[in-house]
Amino acid sequence: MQAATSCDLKFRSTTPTARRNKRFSHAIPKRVSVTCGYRSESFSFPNGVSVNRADWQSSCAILSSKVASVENSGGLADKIAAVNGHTNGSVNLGIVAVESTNGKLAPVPVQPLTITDLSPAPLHGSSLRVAYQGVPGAYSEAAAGKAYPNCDAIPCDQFDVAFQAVELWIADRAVLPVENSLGGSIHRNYDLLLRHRLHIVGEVQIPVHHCLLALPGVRTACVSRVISHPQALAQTEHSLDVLTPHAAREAFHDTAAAAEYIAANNLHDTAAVASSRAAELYNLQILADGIQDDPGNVTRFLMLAREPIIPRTDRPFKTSIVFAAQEHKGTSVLFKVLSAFAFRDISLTKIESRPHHNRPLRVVGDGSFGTAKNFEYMFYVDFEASMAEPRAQNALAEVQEYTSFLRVLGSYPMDMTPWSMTSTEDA
Ligand SMILES: O=C(O)C(=O)C[C@]1(C(=O)O)C=C[C@@H](O)C=C1
Repeated sequence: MQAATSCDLKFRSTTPTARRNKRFSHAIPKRVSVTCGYRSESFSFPNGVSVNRADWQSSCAILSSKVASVENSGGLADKIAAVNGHTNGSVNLGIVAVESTNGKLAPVPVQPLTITDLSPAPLHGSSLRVAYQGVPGAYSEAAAGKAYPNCDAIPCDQFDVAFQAVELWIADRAVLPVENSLGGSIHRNYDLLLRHRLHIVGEVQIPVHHCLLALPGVRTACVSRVISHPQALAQTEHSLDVLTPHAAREAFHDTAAAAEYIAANNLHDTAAVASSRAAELYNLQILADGIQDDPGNVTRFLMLAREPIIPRTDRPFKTSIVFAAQEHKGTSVLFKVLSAFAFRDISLTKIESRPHHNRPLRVVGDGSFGTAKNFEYMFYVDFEASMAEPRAQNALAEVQEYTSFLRVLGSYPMDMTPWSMTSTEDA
């Protein structure tokens, strides 16, 4: 087996776009090893994933057609280049194709990646490909644009798919939400951080400015159902009590998908909580603007990559770790770990606990009163120091003494952009 850095692949033409692009030239990232001459039927990846050649080829076709529709949509992209109510020239908004119906141009949403699309694909061109969960108009797309200006934002239908897109080299980075100032932690992504091997290389915070959207002509009083991402519903709970007190609330994959669903199904009794950019993309009217319960509603996103960045000391850095206490040591370990940081004057910015999936229960007691069943946890801690600083290294050396498991998820620059409650662009 020999490592290759570039090759030409012919692939099955499954779509008109793919047929147009019959020959597909791409660079294969160095760490991917490919059997030369294409005699072998499978490809191996650093994580041990072996991929059948037919799968690779058909997935190239699927992804190529997605990318081609992205590339063809420049005109409309200019018109819709507003994120969360503000013009945003930094996101590559080539994410909505344009179809002509009766001489009129109408936006056709590009399908997000699904788990079945996940086979290795090459890097395209020079712009960074950034996976996010949701469809165009989601806040996560705005976060991807803030984190990586001029990136190609790749919509994924689930968080897990975004992780895998990076692991399989379909995307170069993922940008995923981890916490919101009103709704709290997005637990799923904490669990996925542990399950996958990606590194945190940065963070971005996005002011989230929600609108209530409906089909043109629909009045707020006629809305009997409000759909959105559970976090968005939680962030607008009190506003919705006032605006639509009798409407049922239903969870949706993401805010923009809820808006898209209303438009696609011509639902006159349903409204969505989503961004003003989603209103523009899916031709909905804004019934109410700024309906987040706190005007300073902010969501924090992590930037994830296959490789860690080198920690520095010339600007404020944050480090994220996850650990499990040594068995039978109980919660006193948490106190000891926190003191390791306190003694070194290192501030913690976040602590989160999740079930210890390998060891969820600890049975204690000598039997005289029965047995107590205590839950075991994984603790996630963010602290304000760079791993390049001796005090951080010493703190972690001490933490290691009390823990059965310790992983540094990443040491990365803090988002220090000036505070602005209303503008995604200025944030
Ligand atoms: O649904 C979206 O638009 C998302 O980007 C997801 C998400 C989240 O998961 O918290 C991101 C930001 C807002 O807090 C609401 C929803």
